[in-house]
Amino acid sequence: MATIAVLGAGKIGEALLSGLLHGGRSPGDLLFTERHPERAAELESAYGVTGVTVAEAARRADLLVVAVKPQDIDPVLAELAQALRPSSLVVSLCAGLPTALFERTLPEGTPVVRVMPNTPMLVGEAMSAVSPGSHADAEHVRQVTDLLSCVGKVVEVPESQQDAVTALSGSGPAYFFYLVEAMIDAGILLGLPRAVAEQLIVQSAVGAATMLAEGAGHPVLLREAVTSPAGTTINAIRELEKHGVRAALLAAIEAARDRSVELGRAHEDSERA
Ligand SMILES: NC(=O)C1=CN([C@@H]2O[C@H](COP(=O)(O)OP(=O)(O)OC[C@H]3O[C@@H](n4cnc5c(N)ncnc54)[C@H](O)[C@@H]3O)[C@@H](O)[C@H]2O)C=CC1
Ligand SMILES: O=C(O)[C@@H]1CCC=N1
Repeated sequence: MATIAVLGAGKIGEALLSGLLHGGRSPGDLLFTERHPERAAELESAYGVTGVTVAEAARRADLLVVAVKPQDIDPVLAELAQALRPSSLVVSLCAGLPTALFERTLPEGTPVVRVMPNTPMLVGEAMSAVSPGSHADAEHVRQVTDLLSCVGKVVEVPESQQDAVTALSGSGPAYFFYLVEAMIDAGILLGLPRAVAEQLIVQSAVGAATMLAEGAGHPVLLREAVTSPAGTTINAIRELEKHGVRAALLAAIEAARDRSVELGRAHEDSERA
């Protein structure tokens, strides 16, 4: 079985480690790197996976998943460039960073696959989009798709769409959590106990998501089915429209896309400086 190293075991790195273990990978096939020793000790005891340096991960792993913040990429790439084996596959989960950045820094010909996952990976329900860099072939994409299929669904998109994907599904869970939080607040406003409001809204979210995932119908039709003539729902919809919620979502997701583009450009600027 191939050895997989997760470089940067924060929120998404830990979700991946945990998901791969749940998906049947053995702890002996996994490595991780973490710059904070207390965090490394915590992960070793929680998952039985070994923490190593980036250089050791580069020497031992067949597939290396980079999961540090985009702003922390430089030292990781510098260490990888020194020790990477010629046959290794590098997978980046970093928002905004193009595969070309990795290809410029890593040994000539290193295959790189860019991925945008999301945190529902923790519960095996990630949505991940994969894009091959210029030295990655269909077999590399297949390897990464197989890996991520253990922790959710996977689509392949051209790299030119990754900033949009980042804004939509990478950040997407945050928008749903934000809505849920606001709807629970509405329950409090209406005088419900918090625990009851939480249960009502979380189960409504689970039910609505299950209907969508099971193909119960187009979202417009599903919403129409809840919206009775002269009923309650249409009053709420009128308020949502009056407050420009649809336009706010379009603008919000566009702003997230712009930030993803900016993260890639900021890196190019710092390379030139
Ligand atoms: N959090 C999310 O929902 C998503 C995050 N991403 C991407 O995943 C990457 C990680 O994000 P998070 O997990 O949220 O960040 P995080 O800050 O929780 O985790 C990053 C981890 O990398 C470690 N690290 C940094 N430099 C290191 C080094 N030189 N050696 C070893 N460890 C090092 C940090 O100590 C930290 O634990 C980012 O590039 C982000 O754009 C992608 C999709 C979703
Ligand atoms: O907010 C961020 O930058 C990361 C990337 C996508 C989700 N979280």
